[in-house]
Amino acid sequence: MADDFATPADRAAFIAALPKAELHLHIEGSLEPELMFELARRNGIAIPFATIDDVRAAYAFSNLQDFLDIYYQGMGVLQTEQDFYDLTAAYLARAHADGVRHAEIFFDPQGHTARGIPFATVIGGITRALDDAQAQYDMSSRLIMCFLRHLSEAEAEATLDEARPWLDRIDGVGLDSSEVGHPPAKFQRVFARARDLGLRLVAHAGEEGPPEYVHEALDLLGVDRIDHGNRSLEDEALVARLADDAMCLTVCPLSNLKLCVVDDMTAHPLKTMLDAGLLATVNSDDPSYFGGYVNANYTAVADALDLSRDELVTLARNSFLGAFLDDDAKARHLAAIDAYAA
Ligand SMILES: Nc1ncnc2[nH]cnc12
Ligand SMILES: [Zn+2]
Repeated sequence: MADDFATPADRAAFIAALPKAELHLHIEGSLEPELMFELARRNGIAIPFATIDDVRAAYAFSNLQDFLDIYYQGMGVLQTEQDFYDLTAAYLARAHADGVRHAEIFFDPQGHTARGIPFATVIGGITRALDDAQAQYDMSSRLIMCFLRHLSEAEAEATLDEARPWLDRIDGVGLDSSEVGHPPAKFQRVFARARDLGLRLVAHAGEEGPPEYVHEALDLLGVDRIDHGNRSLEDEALVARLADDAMCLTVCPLSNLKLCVVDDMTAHPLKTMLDAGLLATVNSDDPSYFGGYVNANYTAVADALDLSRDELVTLARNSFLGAFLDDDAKARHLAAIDAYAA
């Protein structure tokens, strides 16, 4: 046990009240089984589970695709603007309780428009909840629209067209879903268009895919952040580049464990990333499916790797340094962390 904490409970308490930002959260991945049942009932939709325990028992994954199959099925209960509001409000309440002061949230519009749900229904419910969290909790947020990489670039282009009336509420675009076989290069043109529209750019890379996909995300898409990025560590020159550029990695420890990206939390690369000078952050990815919100992610990885107080403070500071916030807002949040840690 690091000298800074007498017990794991002391470390968990320090984490709990540490001001932090969450930068990698799929809102559809925060759909708790209880809300899934409630929405299925409300909308008259059949789901292939009899009980909440059945749902949780189904959340045993061998890889990313295992998870994605059940994730796309789960989001089928989301039908109305109120459903998207309730989903987002529930996440924001949990995040607020975890000391999250700023949240950058992914959504997957193609997972909904393909089912006949209008884009306006999806974004209307999400943004209404974001506005309420700003008013109720003083929690700021950014919204990042992801393209599903197993679909074509033409479909991503059509989604960007559909988003045009909402660009005042969308801060960036991302790239998610099945990574291997769908390299960043496939989306070069649509990312260039998004950049021309003034959007920030992120992409999942190096979760299951090779370091070359991280290179492509940087060189061909020009991303501002890398989501996951674990496999960057296989490429020494890439690590040096990411460190030199202070490129933020949005790392998701419980996700990595549940999707078998790591065999055991004690083998998680987060400490190696910090030791290499990388701007690594801790995030929950799909908390309902992976067993915990952001504080559970900090606690699990901190216990497994015996992270010190300074390392935890660095992770929280990195979350604001990597956020799409202006310099004044970053400075205010960093000062709050320093005051807490003093
Ligand atoms: N961890 C993840 N990787 C890729 N796509 C996702 N969509 C939701 N969660 C994801
Ligand atoms: Zn993700």
